[in-house]
Amino acid sequence: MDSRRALYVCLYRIFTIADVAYPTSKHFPSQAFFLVFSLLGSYPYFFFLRSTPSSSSSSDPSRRFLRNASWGGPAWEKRVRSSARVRSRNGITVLVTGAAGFVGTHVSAALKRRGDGVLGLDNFNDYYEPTLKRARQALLERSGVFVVEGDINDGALLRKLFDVVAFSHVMHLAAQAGVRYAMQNPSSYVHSNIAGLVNVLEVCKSANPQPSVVWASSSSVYGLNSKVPFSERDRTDQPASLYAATKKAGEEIAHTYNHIYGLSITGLRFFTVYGPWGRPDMAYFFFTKDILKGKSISIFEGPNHGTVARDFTYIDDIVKGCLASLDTAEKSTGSGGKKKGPAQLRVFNLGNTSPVPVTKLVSILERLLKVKANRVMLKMPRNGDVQFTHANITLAQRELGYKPSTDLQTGLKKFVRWYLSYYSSGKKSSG
Ligand SMILES: O=C(O)[C@H]1O[C@H](OP(=O)(O)OP(=O)(O)OC[C@H]2O[C@@H](n3ccc(=O)[nH]c3=O)[C@H](O)[C@@H]2O)[C@H](O)[C@@H](O)[C@H]1O
Repeated sequence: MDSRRALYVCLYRIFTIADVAYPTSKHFPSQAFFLVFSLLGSYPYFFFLRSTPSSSSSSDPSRRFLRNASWGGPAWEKRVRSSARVRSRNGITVLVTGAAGFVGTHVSAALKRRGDGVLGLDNFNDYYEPTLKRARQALLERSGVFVVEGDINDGALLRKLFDVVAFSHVMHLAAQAGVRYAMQNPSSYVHSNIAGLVNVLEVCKSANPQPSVVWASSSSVYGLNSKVPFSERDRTDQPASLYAATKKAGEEIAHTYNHIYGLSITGLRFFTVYGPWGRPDMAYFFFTKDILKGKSISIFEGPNHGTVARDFTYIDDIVKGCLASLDTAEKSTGSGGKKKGPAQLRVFNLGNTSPVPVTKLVSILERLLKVKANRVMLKMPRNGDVQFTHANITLAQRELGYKPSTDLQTGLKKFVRWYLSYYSSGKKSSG
């Protein structure tokens, strides 16, 4: 919103407030004008606050954005409406946050393909190469998904989106990801995974009708839990990283909004998701880049050369789990910001149930790339990593019909094919 529009909106609000505060008062005009002139007196401050673009005014100061986003206006609203229009019988209308992210792009495209209404939201921050996010955005645009540029902390923007479209569902995937980066930039995790989540839930709880919410938690909430495979009933009170702690906090925050406001909420604990259009900060991605460049890669090992392994899960399986979660989500029960009855609250593991050592991941990449890796074995640094993850998916299988079907070899083959074609176009750099 530009500053002039913000001023008009504020003036309108002041008059509305004055109208409510002094509905029958004969002093109303003078009191209202007093309020207006007080406001004008503070205009320089107000201007400073509002003249920053919507995406960065509420953004994390430690994060850079590529360009200043603006939103609003009839043409913008038309694009929003058109993107969110349902094109199939019984289709749903979904706001996907983090739509230019890895999982967000795949989920948005899959929803659009089956005729659901989809609107994306993303702040295009520079945690990893923004050109990749722009390329994903272009992909979505071609399939009819508009990705609004803005931050989940921008309450005015979120409310505006709900004014324009009555979303039946919110797929909340915007987050600060990455386990190890939390030691470098802790505030970005608080900003996105806690403040951002609360903002999204605040807007959802006030919306009429309230949407059902599905959001991305993480396998990292199991932290130091050593009972395998990890079941949703296992303890999650020993996070090993700040990232994990913010995701765990998110699960508790979800409980609160479900309890007080009747929001239907489903949290998905993703297990190391990989695949085409993936995240360059993840090991399988930067190992590929470094192996091709002939650079050495560090492979972590546990105490006494113990194996480090992950339950790597292919993106298409995760997308199926996300769509099944949306389809089985019950309606929220609140209205007017008030709970009317108990609402659904769920948490599911979405993993592959087949942990693979990181050394094996590297061997598969070597075969697919036809290049020998320059391996450096390193004792796992104390950086938030855990040694082992393994999902028990019985619950997701029963409730969502979730059945992962892609093994690591098959999934990495698809990733490598995409990687080589994406970065061989000459225009993109893998950094
Ligand atoms: O399931 C999750 O909830 C999380 O999954 C992902 O975290 P991780 O499982 O840690 O994935 P990733 O970083 O690819 O490391 C993979 C393996 O390589 C090892 N690893 C890593 C770096 C390195 O230099 N060497 C190395 O051996 C490392 O020790 C590990 O064993 C997401 O990033 C995170 O956002 C979250 O969604």
